Amino acid sequence: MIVIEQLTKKYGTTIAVDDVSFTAAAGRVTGFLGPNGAGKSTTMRVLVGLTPATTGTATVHGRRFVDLPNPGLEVGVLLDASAQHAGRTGRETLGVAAQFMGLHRRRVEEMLNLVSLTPTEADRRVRDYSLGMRQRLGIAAALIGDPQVLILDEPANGLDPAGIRWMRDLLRGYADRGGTVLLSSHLLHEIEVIADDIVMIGHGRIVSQGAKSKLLHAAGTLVRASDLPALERALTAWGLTASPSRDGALHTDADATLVGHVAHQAGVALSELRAADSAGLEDMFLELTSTTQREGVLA
Ligand SMILES: Nc1ncnc2c1ncn2[C@@H]1O[C@H](COP(=O)(O)OP(=O)(O)OP(=O)(O)O)[C@@H](O)[C@H]1O
Repeated sequence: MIVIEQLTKKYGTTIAVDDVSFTAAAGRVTGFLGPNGAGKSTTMRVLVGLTPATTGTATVHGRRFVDLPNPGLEVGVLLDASAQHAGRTGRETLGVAAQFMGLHRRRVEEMLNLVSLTPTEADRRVRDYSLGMRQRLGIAAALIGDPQVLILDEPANGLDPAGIRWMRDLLRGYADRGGTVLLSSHLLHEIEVIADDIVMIGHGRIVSQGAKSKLLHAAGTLVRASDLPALERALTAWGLTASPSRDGALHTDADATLVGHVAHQAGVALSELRAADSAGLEDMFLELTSTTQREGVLA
């Protein structure tokens, strides 16, 4: 389990991370979602001891990363796939990691198989790897010590659609076996398909967090009708929210049954009625993050 408590990180006058608290639980994939510059990487860097916190704490299984005697056996980390030693081959990279952690050499071959790097690719120097191959190698290095916790910063960067599907299945299986996964992304869709829990961050502050299913539920209902303005008035009169969505439908916080009832009472025929699902989550993401971004710019 990862616990971040009241974490703040300042660089001079820039507040990169502002009083952030959340947990990533065992057996679940926690998606850390936010636009560029929101503070995801900084939070992760503090978590793995690469940057000191200004205030607050970040722990893995109750301990700070720097206090773990052999961290690679407990926490797998992939922060920047391009930071690997360019002059080493993929096999050498994993060999060094295995040696460092006191692991048997066969783990190298197991990991190469796991991430589908062929023998020829494994003997190529990392400088000649594509970004996708570097991500695979980085995931192999993160997993080589068979840790119970994985921390991955934008792991899908550079992966093609098949690679993204592969990584999703890998992380799903890992969490289903009881592992803790914290992964960041600035792409909602990526997080939406893989995460059980979502932590949204904007301008260094948490703007929303919770189980994905709850956040999706909170996304409300989309409805189209013969007379949308009349339905909007009726919903508002019931004390419900109702606002035009980007694609010309009406978005409301009421559930589908209630919308049907209100429409019936108002004599409005419905032509579409469905959970707002990802579109609603996207609206929420854009709205929440743009608000905090704007506040940041004005501050
Ligand atoms: N070493 C540093 N010195 C000064 N400012 C920094 C430093 N590292 C990060 N920042 C600032 O902190 C803020 C958060 O950056 P961070 O890299 O954590 O965001 P992010 O959410 O990971 O973004 P991205 O999706 O672009 O990677 C940004 O305003 C960034 O410019």
